[in-house]
Amino acid sequence: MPAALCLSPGSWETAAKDPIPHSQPQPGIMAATALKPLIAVCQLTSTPDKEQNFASCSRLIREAAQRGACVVFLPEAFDFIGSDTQETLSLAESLEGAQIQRYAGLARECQVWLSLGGFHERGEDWASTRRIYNCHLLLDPTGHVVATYRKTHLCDVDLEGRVSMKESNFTNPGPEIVLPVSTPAGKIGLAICYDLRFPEISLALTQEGAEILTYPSAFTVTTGSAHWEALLRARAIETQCYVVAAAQTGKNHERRTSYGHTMVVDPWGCVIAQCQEGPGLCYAEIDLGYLRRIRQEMPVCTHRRADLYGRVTVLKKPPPP
Ligand SMILES: O=C(O)CNC(=O)[C@H](CS)NC(=O)CCC(=O)C(=O)O
Repeated sequence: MPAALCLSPGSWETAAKDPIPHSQPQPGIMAATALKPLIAVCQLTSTPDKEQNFASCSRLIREAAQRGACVVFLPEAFDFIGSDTQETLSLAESLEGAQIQRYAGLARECQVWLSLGGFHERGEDWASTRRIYNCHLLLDPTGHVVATYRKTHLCDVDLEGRVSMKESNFTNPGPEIVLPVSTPAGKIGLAICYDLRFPEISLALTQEGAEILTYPSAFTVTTGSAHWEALLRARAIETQCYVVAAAQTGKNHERRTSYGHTMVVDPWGCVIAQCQEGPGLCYAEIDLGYLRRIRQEMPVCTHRRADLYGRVTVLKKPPPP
C-alpha cells in the first residue's frame, strides 16, 4: 500500500480501485470518471545474481500492471550490483543483450511503459575504453526503447571512514541530456541518482517540457539519511514537477547497503507515496491538472532573471565528425 504522508488538495486519492484498462485507451471514459494515470515505483535489493534480480523485478512489474499502473519505474542497478569493479564489468551487457530483450518482452506482456533506471551498459566504445555507461532506458508497451540517457554526473565521493565511491573508475560519463518523453502519465525527464545534486539538469529538463522528473537511485545510507528527501523535495518545488525516485534498499552485498526510501513527490513538494524498508512497490496518481494549477498560481518559471544569471537549456551537441 502507498503511504500518503501528506495530503495536498485535489492531488491525492488512494490508488485506483478498478484497474485502468490502459492497454486500450478510452479517453471518453477516462474523462467522464476523471481517472488519473497511476504509476508504480519499485524498490529492490539487487545483488550480483542477475537471474534473481530479474525474477524480483518481473514479479513487481506484473503486480504493478495488475493493479493498473501505466508506467513502472525501476531503480538504478536494477540489473545487478557487483561486489567489486571486476565483477561489475564482467556482468555488464550491451543494450542488444538478453537482459533488455527480456524487459522488452515484459513491457509487451504487461502492456506497460518501463523506466529501467540505471542499466550497466557496455557501449559501442567498450572494446577501447573497458568502461561502461550507467544507462537509464525508457521502454514503451511495445517493448521499443524510446529513450536512453547515460548518467552525466558520476559519483566520485570520499567521506573519510564512511563512504568511498569512484564511479568514474569503471564508468564513462554520458555525453548529453535527453529531451523529455511523452507517456500516458505525463512528459518524463530522465536522470540518475547522483544527478539529483545538480539542479541545472532538472531545470533544463523542465524548460524542455518535463512534468515528471525521475531519479532512479542507489544512495548510500550516510548521504541518504542526510540529503535524500530534502533534495527530492527541493527539485520538485523548484521545477513544479512530480519527482519519482525508485531506490535500492538494504544489503546488496557484504560491503554495500543502500538507503531505500523510494518515493514520489508532487509538484507542491509533498511526499505522496513512499516505500517502507525492504523490496516492494508504492503507487501514485499523476494529476497534471494539479501541476498546471500550481504553475499558473505561482509562475516561477516566468520570474527567472536570465538577465542576471543566464538560462540553463538542453544543449544539442553537434554529431561527431
Ligand atoms: O555502481 C553500481 O552498480 C550502481 N551505482 C551506484 O551505486 C552509484 C554510483 S557508485 N551510486 C551513487 O551514485 C550514489 C549517490 C549517493 O549516494 C549520493 O549522491 O549521496
